[in-house]
Order: sequence, then C-alpha cells, then structure tokens
Amino acid sequence: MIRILSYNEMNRADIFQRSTVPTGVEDTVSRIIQQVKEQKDSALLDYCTQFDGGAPERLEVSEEEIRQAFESTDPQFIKVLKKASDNITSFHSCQIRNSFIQNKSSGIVVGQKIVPLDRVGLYVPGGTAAYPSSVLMNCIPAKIAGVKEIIMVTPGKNGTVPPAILSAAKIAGVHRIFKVGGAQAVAALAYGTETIPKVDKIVGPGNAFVAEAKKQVFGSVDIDMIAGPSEILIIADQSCQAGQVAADMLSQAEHDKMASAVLVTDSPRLAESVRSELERQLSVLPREEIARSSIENNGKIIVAPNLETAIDIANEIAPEHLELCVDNPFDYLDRIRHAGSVFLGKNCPEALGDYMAGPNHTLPTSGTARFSSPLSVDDFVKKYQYTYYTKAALSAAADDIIYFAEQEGLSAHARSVSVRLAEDLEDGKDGMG
Ligand SMILES: NC(=O)c1ccc[n+]([C@@H]2O[C@H](COP(=O)([O-])OP(=O)(O)OC[C@H]3O[C@@H](n4cnc5c(N)ncnc54)[C@H](O)[C@@H]3O)[C@@H](O)[C@H]2O)c1
Ligand SMILES: N[C@H](CO)Cc1c[nH]c[nH+]1
Ligand SMILES: [Zn+2]
Repeated sequence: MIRILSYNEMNRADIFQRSTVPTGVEDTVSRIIQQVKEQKDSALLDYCTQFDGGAPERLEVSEEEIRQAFESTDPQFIKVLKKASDNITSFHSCQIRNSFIQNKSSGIVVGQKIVPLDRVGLYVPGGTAAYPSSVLMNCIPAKIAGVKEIIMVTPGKNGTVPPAILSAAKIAGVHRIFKVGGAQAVAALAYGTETIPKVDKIVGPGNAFVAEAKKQVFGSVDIDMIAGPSEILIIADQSCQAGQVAADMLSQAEHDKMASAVLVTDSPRLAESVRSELERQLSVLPREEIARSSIENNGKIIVAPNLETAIDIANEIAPEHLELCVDNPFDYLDRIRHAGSVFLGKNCPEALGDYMAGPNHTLPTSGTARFSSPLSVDDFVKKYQYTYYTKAALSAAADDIIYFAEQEGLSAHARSVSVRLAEDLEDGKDGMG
C-alpha cells in the first residue's frame, strides 16, 4: 500500500528520497561494456540470447523486414502514428536555431554557424513494452536538425522487432536499425562493432541498465541526458477526482518497477481517496505486478499545508513529468523551476504528452531536470564560430590585444599581432576588402 506522509521537517528526508539504482547495476554495465569493446558482434549476439530470448540471424533489420512490417501494421495505427508525427514535427520545427553573422563596421565580421551532427544513435526501449512513440520522439528532432545518418537500436524479442516499431521508424525516417538493446547496444553505438557503426551522440530513454550505460560511455560519445525509469509528480487540489489522479499515477507506474509516482495535495481527504483508488485500479491492471511494485516501493502521497508548499516540493524533486491539477494552472506556471514537462489543468493527463500533443517525451529523470532539458532539435546540432578582421581593424585592436597578452605573460601571443602590423599587407588583397 502507498505511504501517506505529512509535510513537516521531521520527515523531510523521507519526502525527498527517491528510488535509487539497484546495487550491482554499475558493475554489471561496466562488465557488459568491456565485453562489447573486446568481442564486438559476438558479445552482442550472446547478450541477445541471455536477455532477449534469442539471437537474431542478422543484427541489422533488412529493407524487406521493414516493408513486411509496414504492410502488416493495422492501417488505423499507421494513421495515428502519422497524426502524432505531424504534431511532433510541428512543435519541434519551432526549435530550429539560426546561424548568425555580425557585420560590424570597420572591417570586422564575426558569426556562429549551426551544423547538424553527422551520425547519431537512437535508443528505443523494448524490454517489457514496445515504444513506437519513442521512435517518433527520438527521430523527428534529429531529422529536423538535418542529421546525416540516424541509427536506431532496440531489443529484438527472440530475434525480431515488433512491426509497429519498424513502421514508426519508416514514418520517422530512421536510416538503419539494429536488433540489440540494453547496455550492450549503448556500448556498440559508442565504440562500434563489425556491423554497428560508432556514432557521435546517443539519445533516448531506457531502463536503469541503459541509463547507466549512457553515463559510462559519456566522453567517448556525447549523450542527451539521463532518461531512466519514468516519473510523475501530481499536484492536486481538493476539487480533483481521486479516480483521475490515481489513473495518472498508474500510467507512469506501469512502465517499470523502478518508475515513481508521487501525489502532493493540500487535501488529506483527497490523499485517502487516492490511496483507495490506487488499490482498486491496480487490481484490474494487466501490468499490475510492475505497477504495484513501483507504487509500493517508490510511490508516495504527500500532504502539504498549501499549494505554494506543494510547488516548492515539486521544484525540489525536479520530476520528469509534473501535472498541475488545480484551478487556474497558468497562475502557477512561472513558479515552476525544475521539471521535464508540465501538464496544465485537470483535462491534461500525462499520456497526452507521451503520444500526441507534440512536445517530446524523452525527458530528464532522477532529479536531472535541475540542469537538463527535454530532448529537442538542439541535441542534434552543434555550433562553431568564426572571425574575420581586415588589417586596419587588426591595427585598431592591436594595442589592447598586445597589452592583454602581456598581462598574461604570453609574449608569443602579442608578437602574432605585432608581426602583422609590420608586414606590408594591403587591405582588400584577401577578397574581403
Ligand atoms: N524517460 C523517458 O523519456 C522514458 C520514455 C519511455 C520509456 N522510459 C523508460 O524506459 C524503460 C524501458 O525499460 P524496458 O526494460 O522495458 O526496456 P529497455 O529496452 O530499456 O531495457 C531492456 C534491456 O535491458 C537489459 N536488461 C534487462 N535486465 C538486465 C539485467 N539483469 N542485466 C543486464 N541487462 C539487463 C536487456 O539487455 C534488455 O534488452 C522504463 O524504465 C521506462 O520507464 C523512459
Ligand atoms: N512516459 C514515458 C516517458 O517517461 C513515455 C511513454 C511512451 N509510451 C508511453 N509512455
Ligand atoms: Zn508513459
């Protein structure tokens, strides 16, 4: 049964404590990464047998498999995938950043170029559930950014990938797909194997093994964020319906035994009714075992003295998803500082964001929303900057640069400027005037 805690200084630590990575995950993951570095494809095939029910004949999904999958997917589902894809595309298109150039007067040009990454790896989870929605969420921003090559990895159950995943990949425009999941897939993307090319950046959510693997390979490749087991924190006032609040909590608890669902309310009565509703709804959930374990181990209901304190608690926890189930939710929006994605009002279940609304569902978890952002087009580009000076412009800046370099004791820096002023270079000879 879920715990109800009242907010006071005595149980502060209990309120802010969250589910932690089970012991052993770190070591297991570092062993897996080492194996993949040394044995490459052969290690991947062994892990497919160990964790995913069997090794595929080939690690890469063929064009023919994708074609057949698309044909066997219910046309109604293809329509829904396309609708979701349109909404995600529309939202993420607003994230495009532009290069800029500053043409300063007197022969100075500075600027910044935005360039897409060459090759990225998308992790699409597939252990206890298949996530075609995550294919769209990961791939569409990469497409919009203009990434040249998009590689996807996902666990193949008994050597095959669910048709809905392949159909979503076709709709979103993934270039190559490999049937491997877990820490071993992350290692393959980070270091490369005989069949899986090394990528520049790995993005996407996954379970604790996947999140830990991304942490461990960071530095050899870039990663988007730590997007581990799902989390929801709901702030609900006394007018909320307990059945709706409980349903929203369970929508995230059913993802993973390590997922966490928290309710913060100013109403002790709502707290009690949500507790009963959770029990009632859990008993009829097909994924009851996973959801119950999440609710009993990581779930909690916190009774706060008022909604202002509820918001402070939410900011402290920095949840992946935050639902503001209150009247006039926009009144509170500016006070939210740390959350991955915020759902405003009583008609806005978090599942809207998982599938249809358009904002991304790959979001920072484990409190990393304090410093990380949702997956976006920004994750798939990088910048470089450039500078151009004419000789006259350099002459005008020379004294300051030479003085600055002397202050740092770096005379070669100073000389690289003075030596140019001594040379007989005429403005305009380099084509920029
Ligand atoms: N934060 C987000 O944006 C977001 C979005 C969607 C899903 N999720 C989360 O993604 C996760 C999906 O988890 P999943 O398990 O269904 O799929 P998954 O693909 O993340 O993990 C499955 C893989 O885990 C590995 N694994 C399982 N047990 C292992 C063990 N004992 N030792 C080593 N490796 C092991 C296996 O390689 C397996 O292929 C959930 O936690 C869900 O909450 C998060
Ligand atoms: N809620 C998950 C992110 O934590 C995303 C998802 C995909 N499908 C259903 N839910
Ligand atoms: Zn979800």
